[in-house]
Formats: sequence, structure tokens, C-alpha cells
Amino acid sequence: MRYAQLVMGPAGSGKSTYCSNMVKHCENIKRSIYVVNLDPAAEYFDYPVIADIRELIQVDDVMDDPDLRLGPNGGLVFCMEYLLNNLNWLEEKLGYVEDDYFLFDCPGQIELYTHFPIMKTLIDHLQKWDIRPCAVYLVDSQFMIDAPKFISGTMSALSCMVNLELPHVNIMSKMDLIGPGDKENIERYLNADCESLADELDQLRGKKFHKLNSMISRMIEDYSLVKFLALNFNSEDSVEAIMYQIDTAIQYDEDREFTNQDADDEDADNQ
Ligand SMILES: Nc1nc2c(ncn2[C@@H]2O[C@H](COP(=O)(O)OP(=O)(O)OP(=O)(O)O)[C@@H](O)[C@H]2O)c(=O)[nH]1
Ligand SMILES: [Mg+2]
Repeated sequence: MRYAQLVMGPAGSGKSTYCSNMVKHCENIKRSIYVVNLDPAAEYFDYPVIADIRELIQVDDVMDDPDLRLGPNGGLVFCMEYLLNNLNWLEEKLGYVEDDYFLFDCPGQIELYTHFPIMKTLIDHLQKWDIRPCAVYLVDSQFMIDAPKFISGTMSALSCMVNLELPHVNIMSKMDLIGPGDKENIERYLNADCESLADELDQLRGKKFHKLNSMISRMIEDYSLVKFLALNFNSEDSVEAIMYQIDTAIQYDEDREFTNQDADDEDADNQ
């Protein structure tokens, strides 16, 4: 078995920075991890890659094509569909080494995760190649500091979760930028309960929408998987907690411990 994190989330939510910092974290703890850049429009990232979609196709070339006449978003969808038609390229780049662990740095267009079947098809192939993926969905904490923003971020995470049907970990990124005043608000949302969310929305919009507010809040609580982990790269504890949660979601350590235990048992039997 092999393992992967599909690092997703809206534009600018910190996906590439997450990949880069996770590579550094894994270097420190002597754990190997490989990054795949899946963003055909990426201009800058500072991690080493095992595969880069831009070697296959570049969004600028697609946009320059006079027959296609596509803008940046249509161009990106074209590139991702091109990838799906050339998946042997990716399969070869990934190679096959047991226990490999990959990070896929995905593009920031959320329609890829919520509407189009592109990611779902890619996931089906990863699974065929014996890769067990976890959806890692980042939302910028700056956009989660009041109830309406929190609900909108949560709904985008929820729609990705329902659409992709994968083990799923939500992350509130850039916590180092949150000032002391907003910290309290965010902590409230990290453990949000539906009554207080609905009350806050009622206060903002008036009682007229009370029924709608409480139903949306209840739906978020019912899908109790919509919880966020706070990510602060200045805190090693926060990075470790996130890695642990993801490893647990895809049973990374459990499988390895089991395999090691099997190997030990086999050795003992042989002896
Ligand atoms: N302070 C702080 N800044 C961050 C953090 N993560 C990302 N940023 C900044 O946020 C901006 C966007 O970060 P990226 O990592 O490029 O975000 P992205 O999600 O890959 O963006 P797209 O690929 O364009 O969708 C950059 O200016 C980063 O330096 C963080 O944890 N803390
Ligand atoms: Mg990026």
C-alpha cells in the first residue's frame, strides 16, 4: 500500500506553503515524503517535486491556443482533463515503492472539488495504483472570523467531502496571522455548536431567517466530520497533531505496524 494527501482548498488558502512546510517537517523527523505539483498554473513553489503537471501541459499554452479560446479557469479545466487522458505519465512518475507517501498540491479552483468529476476520476486511479488518499482541505483562518464566513468556508469543505468520499481532514490555515481578538472567535468556531452559530446568525440578520439559520447550523453539526484543525507553522505541536490526524485517517501507522509485526512474527516462526 502507498499513501497520499490531496491538498485542496480555495485559491490562496496556503496549499503550496503547506506542502513546502510538510516537506521540511518530514525532513526533520527523517520521514520520506514526495510532492506532486498538480497545479498547471503554479508560478512559484519551493519544494522539490517528484512530478510536475507543467511538464505535461501549461495553462499559458492552452490560453494562447487560438482554436481553444479559453480563459484562465477554462484553461485549467482543460489541463486537468488533459492529465486524465494521460494518466500513464503520472503513473510512471510515481513509480512503485511500497509505503511511499505523496503530497499532491492541487489547484485553487474549488469547482474542481465540488462540481467537476475530475478529482474523483483521479482518485479512482490513485486507488487502482494502490495509493490510499486523504482529502486535506485548507481554509484560510482570516476568512473564518465571523459566523457567515465560517458557514461559507464550512459549506465548501462539506461539499468537497461529500463529492470526493474520501477520509477527510479540514484545516484552518495561517493561524499565525490571527490576532488575540480574533483568536477567541476562531476557537469558538473550531468547536462550533449549532445553537450558538444559529444565535449569531440571528443577531446579524434578524429573526426573520431563524428557521434557515438553525437548519444550516444543524446540518453542519450533523456532519460532525466538518471539524477544523488549527494549523500554525510556528508551532511544531500543531504540525504534528495534523500529521497524526491524517495518518490516522488513512491508517498509515497502523498498516505499517501491522506489517512490521507480521515480519517479526515471521522471523520468530523461521527461527
Ligand atoms: N503568515 C502565513 N502566510 C501564509 C501561510 N500559508 C500561506 N501563506 C501565504 O499566503 C499566500 C498564499 O499561499 P500559497 O501557499 O501560495 O497558497 P495556495 O493555496 O497554494 O494558492 P494557489 O495555489 O494560488 O491556490 C502566500 O503569500 C503565502 O506566503 C501561513 O501559514 N502563514
Ligand atoms: Mg499553490
